[in-house]
Amino acid sequence: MIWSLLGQAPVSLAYYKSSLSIYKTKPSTPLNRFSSGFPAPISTPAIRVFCSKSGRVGSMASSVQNQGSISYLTQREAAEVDETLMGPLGFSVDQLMELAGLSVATSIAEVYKPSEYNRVLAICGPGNNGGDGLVAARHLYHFGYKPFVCYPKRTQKPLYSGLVTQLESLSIPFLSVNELPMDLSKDFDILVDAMFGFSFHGAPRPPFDELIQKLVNLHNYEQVQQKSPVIVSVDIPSGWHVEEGDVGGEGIKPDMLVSLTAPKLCAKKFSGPHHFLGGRFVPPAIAEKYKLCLPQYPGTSMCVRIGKPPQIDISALRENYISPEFREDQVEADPLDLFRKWFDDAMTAGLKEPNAMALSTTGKDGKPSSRMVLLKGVDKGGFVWYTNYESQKGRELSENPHASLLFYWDGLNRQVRVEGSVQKVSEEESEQYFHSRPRGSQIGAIVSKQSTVVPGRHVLHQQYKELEEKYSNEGLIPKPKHWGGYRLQPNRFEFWQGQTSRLHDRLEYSPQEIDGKRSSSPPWFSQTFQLTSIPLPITCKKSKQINPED
Ligand SMILES: NC(=O)C1=CN([C@@H]2O[C@H](COP(=O)(O)OP(=O)(O)OC[C@H]3O[C@@H](n4cnc5c(N)ncnc54)[C@H](OP(=O)(O)O)[C@@H]3O)[C@@H](O)[C@H]2O)[C@@H](O)CC1
Ligand SMILES: Cc1cc2nc3c(=O)[nH]c(=O)nc-3n(C[C@H](O)[C@H](O)[C@H](O)COP(=O)(O)O)c2cc1C
Ligand SMILES: Cc1ncc(COP(=O)(O)O)c(C=O)c1O
Ligand SMILES: [K+]
Repeated sequence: MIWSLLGQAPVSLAYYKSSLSIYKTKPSTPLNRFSSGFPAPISTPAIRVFCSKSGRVGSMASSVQNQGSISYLTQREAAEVDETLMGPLGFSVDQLMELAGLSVATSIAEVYKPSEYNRVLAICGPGNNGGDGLVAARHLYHFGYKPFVCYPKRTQKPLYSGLVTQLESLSIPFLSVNELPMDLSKDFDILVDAMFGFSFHGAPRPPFDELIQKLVNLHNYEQVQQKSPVIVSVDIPSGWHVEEGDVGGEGIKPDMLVSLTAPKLCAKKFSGPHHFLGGRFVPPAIAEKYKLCLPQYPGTSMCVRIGKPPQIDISALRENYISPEFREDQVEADPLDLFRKWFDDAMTAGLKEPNAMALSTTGKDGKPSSRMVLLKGVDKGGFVWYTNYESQKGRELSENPHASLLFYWDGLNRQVRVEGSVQKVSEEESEQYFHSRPRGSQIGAIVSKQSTVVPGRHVLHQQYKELEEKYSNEGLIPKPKHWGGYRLQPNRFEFWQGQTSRLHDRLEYSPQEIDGKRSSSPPWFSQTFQLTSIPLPITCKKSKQINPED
């Protein structure tokens, strides 16, 4: 199929026409554009790199290496950055280690879910790299993993004995080298290599030589091995030369490397699938001084993926949902109460925009279309959202006033479907809501001829600017006639709670039939909804619950 391309402008929902040359120079279908443009998993944001303003010229310029705009440090530079952080910049080693260990744990959690990779062995060395491993083990415990620790050369400093006490208080087992099984593959899902960091030199001495060999023997990610645990190296794959990498080619081949502060030169030789950066504490002064180019961390995350994105086998992407059972006898009589309860759960879980819902409509041609909108109110009258009445959805709703809403609350493994008939809300209600919005959004609603093609972004920006000036005096911005709300009055609900092996819980509410007639008098919510087929007072059915592919 040949596709023509319409770009979507950022400020409003109008479109702009892109030039045909863009299309010609990138002869791709939307599908392969998607897969080449967004190759990383959903949790992985695009990498944005920030650099010190002055570029890479300076005292360290000769040795700070750059690959794909990211700086790599030599061993000496790594130690110097460490000293600067803990000297003039006022950090304590405890602080940095805590943040480093947390970064390691969050990186692991991004890739290896505790439901599949639960048993973690942290092998900790005598220095700060080992300390990072101890901290990571504690955080992993709190994230739902089952950690074990092998810490054969303990350091007697209070920081380390404190970390050990903290782990012991969580009943995390400490295993001596002798207690480790010959074959680590049967007992662990993740092996955290926290033996040596950037101060490693020479050849590994006992007992670490033996421990490193255990990891080498066990695992080679290039060989497809069933049931082999993954190796996560902290900062440096232990045994590798800090700058040259795995010189003899016989060292550890980690699946994941979590570089700390900035990757060291050896990280260039890392060819495993997951390279992360942690240590979100580098102040601009350090970045400037050492001419560091580092990626930005997304949102509030303690880690960011760097390096080449992993090759994804889309067909292998799946989650096994593990949730509390959702039973007929636990539900509310009124589906609206259950919706509110689940909505509160989504809020409490800190999910982003739990009010985002997919709205599906069909016009008279019967062809469905879906898009996200924001729920702006829910009560006995129904579910309310606001939009442009002249948009595609507006046109379709005028032709066919029935729609479906879909909420998906990732993290809670929950989905809610709501179907019903749709009406515009009153002008007064729309007015009231319109004026509660930020002024920028009010102007945006005037500017945006939603779902129409516009000549370019500049047109929208120009109109926006003009209106911004026009309404700069804080006066009322008039609501355009074509903008307002819709209310969907439900006639069907389905609450879905994901469960293991695809045997999900699905409960459906539909209006009760009274004397063989479906009650249709609004408001629906004064009626008893029935969960089809189980007797009074509420009747329930788990629809299609046991179809494994639902
Ligand atoms: N800002 C930062 O940069 C931050 C850094 N952080 C972390 O600190 C790490 C660097 O820590 P570090 O300096 O303590 O060094 P590290 O490599 O853990 O161990 C040194 C120990 O290993 C020993 N040892 C050395 N070679 C050996 C051999 N061949 N065989 C056997 N033993 C050997 C050496 O003994 P020695 O040879 O000196 O007698 C010493 O006891 C860094 O990579 C990162 O993980 C974060 O926590 C916070 C932010
Ligand atoms: C999370 C999210 C929330 C959105 N909320 C709204 C909204 O409340 N109202 C709206 O008109 N468009 C909203 N949009 C934009 C719509 O998805 C859509 O692009 C736009 O309304 C045009 O749709 P149409 O051409 O199918 O009518 C939202 C988009 C996203 C991703
Ligand atoms: C075009 C459009 N209209 C309306 C909304 C809802 O915005 P608000 O929360 O300001 O009403 C959104 C939200 O993304 C939107 O993109
Ligand atoms: K390491």
